[in-house]
Amino acid sequence: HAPDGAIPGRAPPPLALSEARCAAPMASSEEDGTNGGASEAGDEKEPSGRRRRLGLAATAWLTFYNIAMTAGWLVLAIAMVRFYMEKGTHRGLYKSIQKTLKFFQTVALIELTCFSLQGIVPTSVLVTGVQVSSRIFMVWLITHSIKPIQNEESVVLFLVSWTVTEITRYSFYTFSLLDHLPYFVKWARYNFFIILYPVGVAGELLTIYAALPYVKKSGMFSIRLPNKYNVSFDYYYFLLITMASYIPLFPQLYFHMLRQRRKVLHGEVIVEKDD
Ligand SMILES: CCCCCCCCCCCCC/C=C/C(=O)SCCNC(=O)CCNC(=O)[C@H](O)C(C)(C)COP(=O)(O)OP(=O)(O)OC[C@H]1O[C@@H](n2cnc3c(N)ncnc32)[C@H](O)[C@@H]1OP(=O)(O)O
Repeated sequence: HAPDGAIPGRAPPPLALSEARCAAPMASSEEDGTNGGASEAGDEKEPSGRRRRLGLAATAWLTFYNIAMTAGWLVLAIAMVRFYMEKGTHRGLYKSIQKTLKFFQTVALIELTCFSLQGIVPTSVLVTGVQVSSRIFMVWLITHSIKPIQNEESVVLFLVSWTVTEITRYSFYTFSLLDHLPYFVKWARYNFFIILYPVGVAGELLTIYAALPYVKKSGMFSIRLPNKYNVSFDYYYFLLITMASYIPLFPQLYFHMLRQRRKVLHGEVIVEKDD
């Protein structure tokens, strides 16, 4: 299919370390296909696309990052299962796992600022930007900031969806980088989202919805007139607009993943006009 660098809306092809702060020298910018590794392609004559494309330092750094993130989200999954088995309720779950969640979800900003924007990985800046910023928003400006909603069932919905997704996604990247991608990991990466994406988004929207009365009552994060800057901001209406923005944005993310699925699992050639 078309080279990564030729896809509009996508980050440029990976850069060498001397060219970008976070990257390592690459051997070639030649396209490697989408299966994420030579083991899938069965190509034994040449090094895999990933090895050609990324230098040793970048591969090592990405592998370390992805292993750490897989481990982090696994720890979160185990903590959630243990909590539920011990307490038999979701009440108090968020409080018990919040530190781990905040840490690993916030660290994911690296993927936007370092990997995607710098072009280390051929991921879509726009898709990754919407994905990461909406998660950071949910973690810090909703669930962390509005304590009364932390025990809502909807919080569990997005926590479980995010956790399963991230364990699958980071292990997919790790195994791909190591050129030993088991088919079931690839299959999980490009099938689980079909259910988990809508479930996660439903959890997020229901949580924001549950937050609305508290935000309205408290006037939190809002700026009222009159003030010396003559500026007003109403967090309540901001949340309504944010909820509405899921309507145009979520289908784009979902269809992006469906296109990726067709490309990776079924080898379809897809020319993306825009992300
Ligand atoms: C300020 C307020 C803002 C509010 C905004 C509101 C609107 C919000 C609307 C919608 C919000 C959605 C919120 C999210 C909810 C959930 O997550 S619910 C749980 C379910 N979620 C999912 O299933 C997420 C699925 N989406 C993805 O996984 C996306 O792929 C992605 C993470 C967003 C990235 O997109 P994409 O560009 O398709 O990247 P990939 O295909 O994964 O990667 C492209 C290539 O880059 C390589 N790569 C990427 N990252 C890495 C890495 N860390 N390490 C190594 N390599 C990496 C990848 O392997 C690909 O390489 P090639 O194989 O060579 O192409």
